[in-house]
Amino acid sequence: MKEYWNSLASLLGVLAFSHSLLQLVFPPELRLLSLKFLSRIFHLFSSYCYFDITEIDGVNTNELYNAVQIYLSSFISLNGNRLSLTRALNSSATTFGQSNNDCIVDTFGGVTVVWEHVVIQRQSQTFVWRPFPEEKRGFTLKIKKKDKSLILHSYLDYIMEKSNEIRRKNQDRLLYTNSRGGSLDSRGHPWESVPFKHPSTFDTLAIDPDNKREIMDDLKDFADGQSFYHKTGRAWKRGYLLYGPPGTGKSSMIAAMANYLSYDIFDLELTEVHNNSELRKLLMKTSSKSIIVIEDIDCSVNLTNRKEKKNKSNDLETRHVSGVEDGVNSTVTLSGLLNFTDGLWSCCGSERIFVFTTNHVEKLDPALLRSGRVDKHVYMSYCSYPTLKIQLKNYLGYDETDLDSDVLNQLVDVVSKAEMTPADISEILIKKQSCNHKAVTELLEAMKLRADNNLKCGSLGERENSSDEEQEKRALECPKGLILNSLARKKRTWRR
Ligand SMILES: Nc1ncnc2c1ncn2[C@@H]1O[C@H](COP(=O)(O)OP(=O)(O)OP(=O)(O)O)[C@@H](O)[C@H]1O
Ligand SMILES: [Mg+2]
Repeated sequence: MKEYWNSLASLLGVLAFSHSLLQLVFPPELRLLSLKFLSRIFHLFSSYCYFDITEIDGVNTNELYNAVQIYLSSFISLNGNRLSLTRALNSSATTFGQSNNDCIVDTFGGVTVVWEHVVIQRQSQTFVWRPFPEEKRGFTLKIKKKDKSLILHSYLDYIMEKSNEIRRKNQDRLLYTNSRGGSLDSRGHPWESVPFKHPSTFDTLAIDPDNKREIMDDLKDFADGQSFYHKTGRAWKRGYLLYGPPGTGKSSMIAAMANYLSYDIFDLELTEVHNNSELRKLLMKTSSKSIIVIEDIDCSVNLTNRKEKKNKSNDLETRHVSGVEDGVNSTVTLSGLLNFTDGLWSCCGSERIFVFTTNHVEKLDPALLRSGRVDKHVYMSYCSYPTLKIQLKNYLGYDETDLDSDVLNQLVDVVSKAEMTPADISEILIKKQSCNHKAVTELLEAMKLRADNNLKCGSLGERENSSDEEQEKRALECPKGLILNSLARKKRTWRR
């Protein structure tokens, strides 16, 4: 023990002597250089090497930094002594983070590595076109030089994969929107996100059970299809078109799809996108395992202009997608949108589902609907008896056997004539949760009334497609609500 203390004292003496020598011999400006030189020599002979993974790589966010953070947070809660805890707005998950300049040890394939979280204050910024965060954050990975090839080839890939898995399992999924209109946040993201908490699932969705099964199988095949898509040389993506009248569950279906596959949703508001290159940038910033949604696509596409122009020229570039009047700022083109969904750019990233919704499928350009862009067309229809059964079960807990046989027969008879949407039906059932019997009676009455009106005034489809004069004539003969409803539907087909 005595020997040990003696050697330590001599070592400290040597260090103190070297330090004074350094101060004496080298002027201050050379001191820094000589220290750098010594550290180089030290690293040359050291058996360790170091890798810095900074949060922002130039101007872009470094995906590897985010992945390391998620990966470390999965076991840090057990190993770490000092942790930083965060919880995003409306989130139900707590994230554990490494404290500033703290180290954590991990092992991979029998190799030990050390991670250090380095946080330094950024110097005050002179004018920059995009402000950076105030802190400069990064991880430093320390490994033995001999383990370099294993770590660089397998460990980092493993971290990327693991972090995606952890995020899907533990964290809330996210709903992204581009509502900022093209401006970037301080970390270079054009998308804003909130935790996605929509409760719709395929169990709660009232659609034809055979259709539902088919869609669920299709989604499962897609999610499990990596090797198939690779083998056949296809981009790993799938397009869905959900069309049908308002209130038939198109948006609810998207939420159910995301919940079923545990994917994030990118809700693309086309009217906020200024040009094709902005559209491309948005696409590049979407992540894998996500659903990219363009709702009410017929409302984002200026169809009148498009058709007129199409007659004059077949040039896709002249077909404008923006709702802005011809020639003024209308720089997102149909061509841009087509490339977005099935061009070379659509393949950056993988495992993504594009979903378009519309109330008016007949107004969409066939180029947008061809296979490869839209692989599956799903018609969301008015309530039928099988879908009514699902709603009665969900809202009232009723099976067929719980209904009086006479009421059941009347419901079966009237449901398709009534042309009511699942949204209409849920509005009636939601009010009467306390008395199920009353709810069924009221529903039956409403359906009969609607069926009678349809008989007198024509079905909703007929009313919507009739001319304005015909609609006015009907307005004199038919109940006010029905006509207003029909006109409102007509108006919302062109929002801007
Ligand atoms: N098929 C359905 N199954 C279960 N609930 C439904 C269904 N359709 C509609 N609903 C109910 O009606 C509400 C409106 O539905 P949703 O927003 O999904 O309709 P939509 O087809 O997207 O309408 P729009 O065309 O106006 O966007 C939902 O909150 C949901 O409660
Ligand atoms: Mg909708």
